[in-house]
Amino acid sequence: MEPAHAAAGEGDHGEGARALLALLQRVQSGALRVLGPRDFDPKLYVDLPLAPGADRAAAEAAVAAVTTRGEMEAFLARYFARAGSDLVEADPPDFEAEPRGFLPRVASGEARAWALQVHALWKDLARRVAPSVAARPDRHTLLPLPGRVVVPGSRFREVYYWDSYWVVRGLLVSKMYDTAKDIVLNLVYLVEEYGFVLNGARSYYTNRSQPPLLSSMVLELYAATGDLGLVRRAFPSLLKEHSFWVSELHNVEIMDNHGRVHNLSRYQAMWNKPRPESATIDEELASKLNSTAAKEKLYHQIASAAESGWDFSSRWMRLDAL
Ligand SMILES: OC[C@H]1O[C@H](O[C@H]2O[C@H](CO)[C@@H](O)[C@H](O)[C@H]2O)[C@H](O)[C@@H](O)[C@@H]1O
Repeated sequence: MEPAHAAAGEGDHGEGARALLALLQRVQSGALRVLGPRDFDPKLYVDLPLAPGADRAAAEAAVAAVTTRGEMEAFLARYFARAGSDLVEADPPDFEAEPRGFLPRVASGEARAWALQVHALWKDLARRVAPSVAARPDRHTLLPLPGRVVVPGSRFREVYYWDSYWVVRGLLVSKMYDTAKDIVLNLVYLVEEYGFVLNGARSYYTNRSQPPLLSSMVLELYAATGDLGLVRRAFPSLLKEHSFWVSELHNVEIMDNHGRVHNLSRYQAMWNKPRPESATIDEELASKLNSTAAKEKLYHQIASAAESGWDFSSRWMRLDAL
């Protein structure tokens, strides 16, 4: 299944972005073969930007010849920049080391010190997408965004949809209204570009969304600031996003005990292949199945679970299976 927005959302650079992702998935499986499964993170490889001046076609030709750890290290150093280097650190101008009206309300000294540490994380996690991403989208899986971003951190080097809800709530407590507004406007931009908010701001996340919390973010921001201009700006995108979630793709009819039919929305990714950021893991899992149809069904269900945002943790396991 192709993403519904296909060519339209990806604009002129869609072909180049797809070719880069295909190359990075070859690098990913090559790295697993050469480096082995210990501490292997498949997402690292699909996050690599092409190095300045490096030629994608040359990298495609070179990857097949890599057979040793040393060759892999040399190959990566020659053709790719560091994962995450296409985001630049950006101190949020509305950050204050001790925001007014926030800490005095926390009674315990220990809790106050901890709250201050959490507040200080905004400086660590705030970024901007480097201008090179919009200039050459065919060299990055990272997608351009207009405003400042806050990333989850560690291996998650990009904006995520539902994480942004709690980020916005936290920023409002920290009185960082401008940064919170930038985050909401980035998500509005994604709706304008793709018709829905992507799971995350990477080209490999265009096949699914995450729990739809954009309207709640706009509401929280409006309640804190009274910014009606933001509501007006976001409103068409909120309607567009609502249409996406109630469309045939997500709609499911449920009949209650009284025979009344209700229309609900379910998570349903537009994808039946391995998730690129976890392809080696998904392929290993699917290798236990015999038919292409069964594999495609599994891949679709994995991606749909990821759309729910609740992927994959021990909360879904039977206690006696742990
Ligand atoms: O904090 C970011 C997100 O992290 C998890 O999911 C993400 O990573 C998965 C694998 O790397 C990917 O398949 C999924 O689509 C991503 O959203 C977490 O499960 C999410 O809840 C969280 O938003």
